[in-house]
Amino acid sequence: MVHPMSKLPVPSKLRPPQVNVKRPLAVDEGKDEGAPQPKRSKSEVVAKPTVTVRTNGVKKPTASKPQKPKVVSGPRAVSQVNRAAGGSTRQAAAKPAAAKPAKQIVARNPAPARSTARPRPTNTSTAKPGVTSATNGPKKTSKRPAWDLKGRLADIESQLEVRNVANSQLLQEVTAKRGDNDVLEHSNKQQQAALERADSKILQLERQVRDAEDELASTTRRLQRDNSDLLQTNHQMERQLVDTRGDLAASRQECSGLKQSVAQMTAAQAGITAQLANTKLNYEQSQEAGRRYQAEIAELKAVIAEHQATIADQDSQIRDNETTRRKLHNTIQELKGNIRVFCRVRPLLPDEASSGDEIGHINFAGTDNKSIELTNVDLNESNVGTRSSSSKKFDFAFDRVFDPSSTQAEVFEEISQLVQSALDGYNVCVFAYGQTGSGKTFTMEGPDNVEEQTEGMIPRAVRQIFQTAGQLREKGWEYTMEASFLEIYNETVRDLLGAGDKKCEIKMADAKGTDVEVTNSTTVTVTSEGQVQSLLGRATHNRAVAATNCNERSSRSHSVFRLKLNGSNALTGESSQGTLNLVDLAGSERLSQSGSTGDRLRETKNINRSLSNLGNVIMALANKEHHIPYRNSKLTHLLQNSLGGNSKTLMFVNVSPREENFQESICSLRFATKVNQCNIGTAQKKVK
Ligand SMILES: Nc1ncnc2c1ncn2[C@@H]1O[C@H](COP(=O)(O)OP(=O)(O)OP(=O)(O)O)[C@@H](O)[C@H]1O
Repeated sequence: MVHPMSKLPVPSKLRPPQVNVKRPLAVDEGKDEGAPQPKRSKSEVVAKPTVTVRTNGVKKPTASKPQKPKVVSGPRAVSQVNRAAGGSTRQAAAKPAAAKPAKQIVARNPAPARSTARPRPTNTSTAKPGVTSATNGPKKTSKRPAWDLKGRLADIESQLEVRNVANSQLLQEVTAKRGDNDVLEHSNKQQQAALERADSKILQLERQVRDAEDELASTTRRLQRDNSDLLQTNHQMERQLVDTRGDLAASRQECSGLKQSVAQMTAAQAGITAQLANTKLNYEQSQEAGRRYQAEIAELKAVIAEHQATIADQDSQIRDNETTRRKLHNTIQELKGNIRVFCRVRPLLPDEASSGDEIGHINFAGTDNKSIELTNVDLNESNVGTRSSSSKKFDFAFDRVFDPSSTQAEVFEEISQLVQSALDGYNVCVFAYGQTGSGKTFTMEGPDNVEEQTEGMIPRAVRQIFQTAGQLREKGWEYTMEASFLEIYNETVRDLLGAGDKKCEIKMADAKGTDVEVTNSTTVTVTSEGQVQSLLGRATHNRAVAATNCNERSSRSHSVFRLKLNGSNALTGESSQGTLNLVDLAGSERLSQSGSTGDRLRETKNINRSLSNLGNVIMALANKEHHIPYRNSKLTHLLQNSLGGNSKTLMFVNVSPREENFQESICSLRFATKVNQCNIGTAQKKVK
């Protein structure tokens, strides 16, 4: 335990002139403020001060440790008494005593004085008279004998007197000490105030330390974050470095390749430079040649101009030639006759051939393709199916005979001149005449499953008309075409392009009687071959077909496809009006052979009547009779302007190859021969 007095400052009276009290914090002042310091208790802080007493410039540390009480005796005790009394001697003797004030206090303890308080001889010059004796005391003599009671009493009394004096001195000294104590308390208060200020300062410093610690922690965290960021950046940079090194390696490789390419290109450039020089040379030569060509072009232009003038003249000549051609063409047609007859024998059908039929009775005699010879079969029972010397031959001659091997194209080639005449402004009429199943529809239209090679005369004629019209456009000709398709069944006219539900009447189109028209019939302006083919399909569908026992697809009506061709030439001012009639007649059958009864018999009669009247009209025309019986049948009435007069007529007589049809074939060929022998006049072109 710290002695209370040790905390107290030394009284000013006892202190030398300079006393430095080290502040408690002075210990820490030299230390690093940043380093954490253990917090000291106030007692520790207070206990630290070291009181340094400077005496004559010598620094003597004053122990803060409590001093053990020492017994003061002898002259030192006397000097202390004197100092307490404030005598001059005290000042002189005070100096050595001032260094050890504790001894003065301890001196109050009488107990240890027993052994040490033996009076010692003192300086008599400083002792008071009364005291001197006491302090000095009786001289120590030898020990009084036990019996010397008086002497011993005197010694005791003397000692008592000394003690009393000492006690009074001590009392004075206590009084003085109390004054010192007040001073010390004042000093203590100052020290307390200083201590409080120091505490306040400590708190402030502690706050500063905490703030500094907080700032340090914040700074540390920031630095750690910065460090982390730097590490990350460093990693990125390292990766980038790796990538960059890779890129660098690739670039080096590429650079190496480029160098190689540059070397190659340099070599190539040298070649190109040489080529360029060569090209320049060529260019200069070409320029020179170009100048020559320019001159030649100028000359050629002049020649072309001359040629163009020549071509214009030639075009004019061509148009004149076209006009001449038309005249010559139609002159030839006229010379050939305005009615011509072609005979055509169809081949045996597959089922006919398989049943053993042969075409032995027909002979295509001669090499001119104009003759046909039929040999009659000997029907004597003994010679059935054989030919004998009694067999009868029938020879016929026509404008052309087509045997069974003839193709549709070969047949059309012969009639294409007539089609051209229709474009030139003539009325043309092509008939197909023959018994049922002889090949009329095949010749005019083609078979049911028609193909390009088997197309009949109607589709081929239409194609030629559009092709020729296109070619004539270059020569100034423009055509408009109107198509109609009619059927005559049981002497009734029916429109095959319409619904067919209205009654059609044949009338003269004008008072002059140059043309006929059919009421309630459909007329379609056609501009293309495909459009016409479509109309033909529609008509075929609408056409009345009735089965008879003569032919599985027997047509019991006449069909008339009519194409009106109106042409005009703006260059020559010419115009033309022609009509192409393509007629598929109903099958000619003898009533005895047809086996028809009832309605079919009536059909057959009407058919034969109209065909007979056709022959009559042709005969009347040939005989130049005044009256031509056109109106005796619908057929001749409808074809009035296409038969005779300015028209050109072609008749196909179709013949069956079957021997059993021998008689019908002979009838047909005889009818055709009559027609062929007619001269129905000179055809006239209808030109406005
Ligand atoms: N030249 C030919 N080549 C091949 N087959 C033909 C030829 N002529 C006609 N035929 C075929 O003979 C059959 C009868 O011909 P088609 O129908 O043309 O006779 P048709 O005289 O018109 O008969 P109908 O008067 O009854 O209408 C048909 O199957 C037809 O395809």
